[in-house]
Amino acid sequence: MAISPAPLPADRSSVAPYHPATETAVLIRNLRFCWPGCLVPAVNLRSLELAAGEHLFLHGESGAGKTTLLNLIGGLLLAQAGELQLFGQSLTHLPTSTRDALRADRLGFVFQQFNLLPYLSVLDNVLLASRFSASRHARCIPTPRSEAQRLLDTLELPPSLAARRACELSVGQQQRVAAARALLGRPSLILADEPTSSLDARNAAQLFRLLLDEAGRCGAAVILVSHDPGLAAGFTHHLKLPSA
Ligand SMILES: Nc1ncnc2c1ncn2[C@@H]1O[C@H](COP(=O)(O)OP(=O)(O)OP(=O)(O)O)[C@@H](O)[C@H]1O
Repeated sequence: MAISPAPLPADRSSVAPYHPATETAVLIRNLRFCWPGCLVPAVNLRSLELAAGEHLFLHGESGAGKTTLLNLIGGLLLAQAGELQLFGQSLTHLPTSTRDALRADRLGFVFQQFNLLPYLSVLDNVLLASRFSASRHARCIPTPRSEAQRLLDTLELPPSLAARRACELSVGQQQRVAAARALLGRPSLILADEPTSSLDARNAAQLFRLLLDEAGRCGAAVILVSHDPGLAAGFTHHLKLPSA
């Protein structure tokens, strides 16, 4: 991670090839986002640079803009000013369809509210990540189903739960399913918004370790939001957003 200015590559209009060892995963310059009707920006970030495979702990008080920043980085929101690049591509200038394709191919999200489809099975929820992206599907070796099962196993979800509907799981179990879905198909960037908030300290530390181990295994960069200072020690990079 660096905060020194760097020259910006030219915009491209399609998803670029994947060069995991050399890429800058996230590059931000003077990013500013205001919610409609608000005069005070929810995000006002001068500079951030995260290289491929680096892990960033993002913290700050409630309302500091952590979730908003993750949604900007994930291309779910667009900033009014500044530059935000993912893997050398300027999100601001990409057509919506290309932005959506980039997100499906290369990003794994663990949302604060999990965003599981309640009436789909656990396994089908995890497989969703491979259904919207051919390259993500192809990176599941040998098959998406076996890879989904491996991830659920790694995240210590009992195999007997794979066929259950997501809405029949405990909140902590749903959190593990959301993590497995984010990791399926070797994403190059994982955005995790308080992924362990519903767990007790022991289970939080365990899920957190498994998530980072697995991200390391596929070389993914990680940005994790948490209020838990005990988790920060596992990260080499830290960013505290100031209160608005
Ligand atoms: N959908 C929205 N519409 C308008 N304002 C919003 C919306 N979502 C968030 N905000 C505002 O943006 C600011 C930042 O919110 P955000 O959720 O990003 O903070 P946070 O740091 O993630 O907080 P927390 O730690 O409580 O989850 C807050 O002032 C919040 O009220």
